[in-house]
Amino acid sequence: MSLILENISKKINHHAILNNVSFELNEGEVVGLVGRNGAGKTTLFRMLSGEVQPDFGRIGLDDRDYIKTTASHDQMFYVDMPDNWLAFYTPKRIKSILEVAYIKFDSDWYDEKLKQFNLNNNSRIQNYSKGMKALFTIIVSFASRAQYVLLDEPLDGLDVLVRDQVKQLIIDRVTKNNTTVLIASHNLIELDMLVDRILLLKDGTIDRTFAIEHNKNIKKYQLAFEGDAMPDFLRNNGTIIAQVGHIVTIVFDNFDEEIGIKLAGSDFKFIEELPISSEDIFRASFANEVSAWQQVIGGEA
Ligand SMILES: Nc1ncnc2c1ncn2[C@@H]1O[C@H](COP(=O)(O)OP(=O)(O)OP(=O)(O)O)[C@@H](O)[C@H]1O
Repeated sequence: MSLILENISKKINHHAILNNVSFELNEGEVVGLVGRNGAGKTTLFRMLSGEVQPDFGRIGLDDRDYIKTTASHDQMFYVDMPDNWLAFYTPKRIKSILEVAYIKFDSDWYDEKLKQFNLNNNSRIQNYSKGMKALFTIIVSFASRAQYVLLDEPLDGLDVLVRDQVKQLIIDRVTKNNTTVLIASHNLIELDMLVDRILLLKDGTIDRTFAIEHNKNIKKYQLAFEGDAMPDFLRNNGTIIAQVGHIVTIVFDNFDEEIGIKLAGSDFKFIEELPISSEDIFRASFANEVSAWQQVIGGEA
């Protein structure tokens, strides 16, 4: 089964938030959704969960229209914590409600995980700490046994040890149940360890889809330049990640032979290729903003 978004557009208060968003999620995939603050990630999740209607476009589960086919709505699980109604109930009560709403709700697994993570079954979720709420959200999401689980910043607020357990739990559920997981996060380093690919939301649309190993034309270097001034071609072709004196760390978004030849020239004392991460690709995707910000900082110095 595939979840297909076609040309989804949404305006809020006359502002275009999403504009022709299209992508597809396949069974058993873990996909990251990244974008700057206010890019529209949560709005997209609310739309997928049926809380918000798109102005245009189609959301399909294979060839069925997901928005119109309410019988399919237990195929998707999204909790918009802490605003969600679940916050007013105890885990015990939530179980009794969701057992009706989600026909495959796995009560045994839910009880087992609540116990494993020491979450109080008789306390309202609103009285949980931030980390406990995050943990509960993940447990209830996978207990639903929905095919599609949407997680908004799932690791936010969790301590390192719990984060490791949660990552393991996500991988375990995907492996055992073939669940499809869409994760919105600003933590690209942790996303890299979890996802098969990442969707970048920029200017209201999916600007690029990337998987680290498939980005052969994006390269990161550390290099030291000769002379007093940094060669112009670096700034013109790449995103400067860091500079200390003559030593520069740079990401080239569209690395080609011409750049390779220039780097091999006499302008540089040494050059070393570094492994690329999603954070580098994210920065390179917002090269103009990064450059403007660096000029402001440079001007203030
Ligand atoms: N109910 C609302 N009323 C008015 N504007 C809204 C509403 N919901 C969202 N927006 C606007 O839509 C845009 C996208 O917001 P959204 O919360 O989807 O972004 P996001 O990518 O999840 O951001 P963040 O990474 O900061 O959580 C923002 O400009 C926000 O102000």
